[in-house]
Amino acid sequence: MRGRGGTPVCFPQFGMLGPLPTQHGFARNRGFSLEHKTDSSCTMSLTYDGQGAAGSFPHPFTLHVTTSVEGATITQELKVSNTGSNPLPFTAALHTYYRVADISQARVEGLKGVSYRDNLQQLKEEHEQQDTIRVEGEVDRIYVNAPSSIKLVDEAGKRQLSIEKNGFPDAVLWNPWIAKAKGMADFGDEEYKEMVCIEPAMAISGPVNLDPGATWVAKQSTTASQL
Ligand SMILES: O=P(O)(O)OC[C@H]1O[C@@H](O)[C@H](O)[C@@H](O)[C@@H]1O
Repeated sequence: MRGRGGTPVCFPQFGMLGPLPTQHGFARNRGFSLEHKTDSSCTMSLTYDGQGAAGSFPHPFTLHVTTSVEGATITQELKVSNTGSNPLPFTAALHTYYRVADISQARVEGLKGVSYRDNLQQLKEEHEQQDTIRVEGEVDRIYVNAPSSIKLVDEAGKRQLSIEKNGFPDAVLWNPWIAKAKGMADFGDEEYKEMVCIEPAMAISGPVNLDPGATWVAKQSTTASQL
């Protein structure tokens, strides 16, 4: 990916689900500070004072994002602290990009029977009918109250990723496909063939209204195995 990849943190807003005019909030465009690191983990933090360029969001907070690796499992935890004196309203996501060898030979499993909001149809409610989801065109869905386990099988890459989410009720499935890929300056025209985003989220199920002084924690663990 030219400029996309990894796990941008969508906060204090997922998509346009909140008061901000900016898609996915502003945390992903800010510099985080290194708080702590070990050989297998690191914690980055972002402190927002409720003012500045994002002054339309007058709610101070601190985020801690901890990433740790153990064997074939990577765990990413988002901790939100309300450092202000009023409730902190937010939606959020870990906007995780997964590389696959060939999207036409990849499948997503674990979402059958789950309701989703289709972002390509003004958030219309649909129900997932498929055991196995193949990405064969643009897809932009928010699965509401999705199960904690989702699987991404990369047949051509001969590997499988087992995603376990905890504390994030929703899960987003996104691939921009041909036209949107061409329209994104930081994404190669052909790169849609080699990626999919599966994003644990507090989206439709939100917002959270976090009490002053309180913290909220959610995480995902992704384990890779060979097929
Ligand atoms: O281009 P952005 O702001 O990084 O967003 C990418 C995509 O992110 C997904 O989470 C959204 O559901 C999509 O609607 C959006 O297009």
